[in-house]
Order: sequence, then C-alpha cells, then structure tokens
Amino acid sequence: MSHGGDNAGVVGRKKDKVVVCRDLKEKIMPLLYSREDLEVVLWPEDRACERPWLLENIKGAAGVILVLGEKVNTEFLEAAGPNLRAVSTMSVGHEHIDKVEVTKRGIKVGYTPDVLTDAVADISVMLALMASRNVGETIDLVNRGLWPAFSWSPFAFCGPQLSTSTPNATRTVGFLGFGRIAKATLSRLVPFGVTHCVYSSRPTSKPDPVADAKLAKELNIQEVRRVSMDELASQSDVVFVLAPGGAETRHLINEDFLKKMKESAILVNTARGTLVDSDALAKALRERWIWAAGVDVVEGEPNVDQTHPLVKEPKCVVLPHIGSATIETRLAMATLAVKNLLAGLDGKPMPAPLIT
Ligand SMILES: O=C(O)C(=O)CO
Repeated sequence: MSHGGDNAGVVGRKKDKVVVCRDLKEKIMPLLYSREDLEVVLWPEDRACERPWLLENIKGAAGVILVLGEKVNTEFLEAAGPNLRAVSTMSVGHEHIDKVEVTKRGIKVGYTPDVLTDAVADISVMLALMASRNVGETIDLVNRGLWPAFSWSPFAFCGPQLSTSTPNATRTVGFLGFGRIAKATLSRLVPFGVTHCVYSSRPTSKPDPVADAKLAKELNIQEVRRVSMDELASQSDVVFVLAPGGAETRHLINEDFLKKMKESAILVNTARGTLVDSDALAKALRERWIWAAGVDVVEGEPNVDQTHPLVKEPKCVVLPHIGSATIETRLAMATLAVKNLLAGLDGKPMPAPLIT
C-alpha cells in the first residue's frame, strides 16, 4: 500500500520513499502520512513482512521502519541502494542489523530503548512467579477439564516461594546482564523480601563495586555484587537472563551452567532465545536439576510449535515474545521509531540513536 505517490503535493522535488514493515495503526501512521515530502509504502498485512516484498519495495527508499524479524544485511542494503539514509527499528534489540555494513554506508540507525523497560521488568517478575508456582501445568489441567481429579490436597502443586518475610531468611536473585531492565526487575523484587543480588556482565565492562554498593543502599538490600558465571548459577534462587542476543552470548546458559544451579532455582529468559540452549534447559527440567523455567523468548522463534523441546516440557512456561506488549509501551515504541526515522531523514539527531 502506497500513500503519497510521485511528487504529489511537493512541487519540483521527488518525494522520499519510506517503507514501513508493520502497520503502526491510526494513532501513529498519521505522523508519517502528514509529511507531504514522504511517500509511505506500508506492508499491507498484519503479519510478518515477506522478504521478497521488502526487497522489492526497499529499492530506492530513503528510510525504513522495521521490527526484529527483518534482517538489515548486505542483501537488504544492496537492494535498497544508495538513497537509504535512515533505518529505524521498533525494538531495543538490534542483532538483526549488520552494524558494520550499515556504518560503512553512512546510514543512521535508531532503536527504542528505555520505553519498554517497565513492561519487560513486569513480565520477568510474572514469569518467575508463574514458573515457581506451577502456573503453566495447573492452568493446563483446568483448561483440559481435569480440576475434579485434583481436589485441594496438602502438598499438590507446591513450589518454592519467591517472597519471604521470615526474619533472617535470604533470597538471592541473579542477573545475566545488568542493564536497565535487570535493575528495574530487581527493584520490583525488593518488596518480595529479596536480600541479595548477584550479576554477571560482559567481560569487557569494568567492575564498579562502588556503584553496586550504592545501589544496594538505595534499594535497602544486603548486597549487589558482580560475580562469575559459576557463582551466578550456584547462588541464585532465580536467574534472570537479560543480556543482549547475538553470536557472543549464544548458549551462555548451557548444561554446565544449569548443573551448577540450585535444585529449587528458577530460570527466567526475557531477553533472547539464543542465550539459552533449549535442549540443555529441557534436560535440566526433565531431570530436575532446577525447579522450573519461564521464558518469553526461545531459539528458533517464531517457528515454534508443540514439538519444541521447551514447549513440550511441563515445567517450562513459554510465552510468545510478549514482554513489551502493553498498549502504553507499544505506542511509545512506535512513536519513538517514527521520531527516529523522521529525524534521520531530516538530518537531525535521532532521539534514540544506535548508529549516528
Ligand atoms: O524490543 C525488543 O528487542 C524486543 O524484544 C521486543 O519486546
């Protein structure tokens, strides 16, 4: 669907074509349609944009708004040609963008950090609770009409309790990756009685014990401490995976890590499926190395069906990548994506630049 057309409304100057890979709906699209200097080409369906359509329509475009599934690689950039000057991804993750190729061509890239922090932190806590309290398995029983066979019974469906108000009890939460979403998740867990936070970060980042102590003081917990992967595994009651995806972090959560976790521990992944070896996690759950898992992302998504090792596993709650799916957050992401694009096209600084 094309909105604008050659030269309509702009005398003597060819319009800049912008391709929009998802319909951003009536609250957001007018921000683009109101620009008389743009020809907006919109993928017309409410599903993932087909690659051949994108490669055909990106030809000669000046800008594009896309989402996680759309790879910005050499094939894409060559199809676009030299007019392309702004790429805007409606995501905080950017492993679908070949940064080297984009930089070589002088193309600006914007993304949508911060605006989804709260939504993803919320769902991270939710998954920790759902996994520990057997929500996946028990909802399934109810939906299959099996409640009568499981009348209330003293120890049925019990799981480890995340919260505690018992004096001197400890609760340690662990984070693989300690950025904005991890810190927002931690702060939500403080009222649950969390006493300790351990985290692992990329080896190239500098440890900052002073900042850690300051954060612990602000949150009124006993400690925030950077640890090795082994300590992260062995000390955490819940491990939250919140690091970026990509080749560098692939399968950081593997058999070796899972074997070192507590038997009562929960693993939550709300970052990228590739960080967790699905077969290893399924084995860890089946063989009870850990208690349960909750994941919003899995390897191979979105092509995931009932045969996926984690979907088959009753102790794993699997959600279809809905971490940022609140109305408020998606509107904020879409608005920021459009603002990034327009700033990039207008030669102004993007509000949330990834590559300038
Ligand atoms: O923005 C991202 O990177 C997402 O995964 C969307 O929730």
